[in-house]
Amino acid sequence: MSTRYLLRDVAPLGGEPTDVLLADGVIAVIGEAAASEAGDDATILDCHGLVLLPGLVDLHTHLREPGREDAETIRSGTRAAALGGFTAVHAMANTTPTQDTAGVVEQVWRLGREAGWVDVHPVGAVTVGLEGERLAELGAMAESQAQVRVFSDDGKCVHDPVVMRRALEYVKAFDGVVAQHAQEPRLTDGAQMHEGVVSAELGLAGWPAVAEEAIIARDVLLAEHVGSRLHVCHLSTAGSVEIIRWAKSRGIDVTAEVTPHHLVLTDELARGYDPVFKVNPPLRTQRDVEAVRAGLADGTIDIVATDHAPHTREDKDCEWAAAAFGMTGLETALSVVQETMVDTGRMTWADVARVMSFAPARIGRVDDHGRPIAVGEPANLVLVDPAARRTVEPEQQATKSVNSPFRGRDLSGCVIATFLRGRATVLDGSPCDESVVVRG
Ligand SMILES: NC(=O)N[C@@H](CC(=O)O)C(=O)O
Ligand SMILES: [Zn+2]
Ligand SMILES: [Zn+2]
Repeated sequence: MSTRYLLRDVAPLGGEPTDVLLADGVIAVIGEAAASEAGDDATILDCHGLVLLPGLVDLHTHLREPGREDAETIRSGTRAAALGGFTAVHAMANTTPTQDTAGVVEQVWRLGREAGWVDVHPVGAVTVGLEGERLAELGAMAESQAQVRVFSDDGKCVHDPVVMRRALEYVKAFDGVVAQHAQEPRLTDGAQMHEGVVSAELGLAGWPAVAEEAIIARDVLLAEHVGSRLHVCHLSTAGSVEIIRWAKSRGIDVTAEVTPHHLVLTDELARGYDPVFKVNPPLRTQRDVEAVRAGLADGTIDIVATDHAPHTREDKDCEWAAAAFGMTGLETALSVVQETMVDTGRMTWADVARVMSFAPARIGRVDDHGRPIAVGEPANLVLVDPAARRTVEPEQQATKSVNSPFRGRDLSGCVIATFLRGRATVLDGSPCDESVVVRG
């Protein structure tokens, strides 16, 4: 028997407070009748001051399984996702073995189901082994149980324009999308951080903005030419925002994501040579930060995606040049978006629902997430306390890795509860390990 939850005095999308009853996996009643229809066995949550959002959907998560279970497993990464308010994540393809066959994506999909924390949608590789040469079996992955719709060689760029063109053409058959890691490899050979004043001062090899912008410009034109849809991963420069704005004004079917870290952190942080700030694409300048915030606020950038990239201490606690690229993000993403976009008055909670749930679900063609908060809809939801504050302690997080760039920072906003089809995966800010295990 499934538990019923009565959310009293909750603010859907930050609007007028009301009562919401979750029963049988769906939103059963909204409004005054919720209390009377709850029955005696419902768990009552006093939600005064809390915001109710559709469960967050991450289009870009690295779960590391199979292959690097020392950094993250599907179980640990999805538990972290639930704590961050997510009900669905897209698991990136740069695993070992690569997620480039129906067999591997089905394995990831199945392990996600068994873990039970969020729905795991595997991303399929565009090319075999992410090598950029031969197309992977895109059709077989799309038709597999995992029903892959998002394809990406993330970590590597599909740099050969002919291969990119073929991929864009191919995925049209099953309404898929190519998510490009936009990085011209020849312009970033050996690059360590953003190319600019700071890299020159530190003597670290620079990664010019044009390496990202050149690929985005090429790809929006390719997408227009073949009439396909394109998604741009973790866009990071002011120029990239301009190109996407131009492409959209031309009617090109392109979408773009920004990470929480690119909304707030800059290349100045490299001055301490702490590799926790080493990431791909690199942290840029304050001007770029302003531009991506403006682009997110005006809809040029469609979504926020975490690019949660856990790495072991061995791979991160070394000198800058030897360290791996990437930072964790699932458990801090919503707070960073609140601080940079909501607390600054640039976005409403309804906008947050758009960029972290509705739009990513649509881009990934995930039908049962990113739904409106309405009677009869699946109860994939997150309850947020915007007034709460907490200090980020990576050792206390659910992710197996501690490479959070927000260590020691005081962040606003806390996830109080997460519901996956009406079942609480998080309650009182803590993971519901029993409910997940019982479900098996
Ligand atoms: N973002 C990163 O810095 N690293 C990612 C790969 C990627 O997203 O490019 C990883 O897999 O570690
Ligand atoms: Zn990437
Ligand atoms: Zn990534």
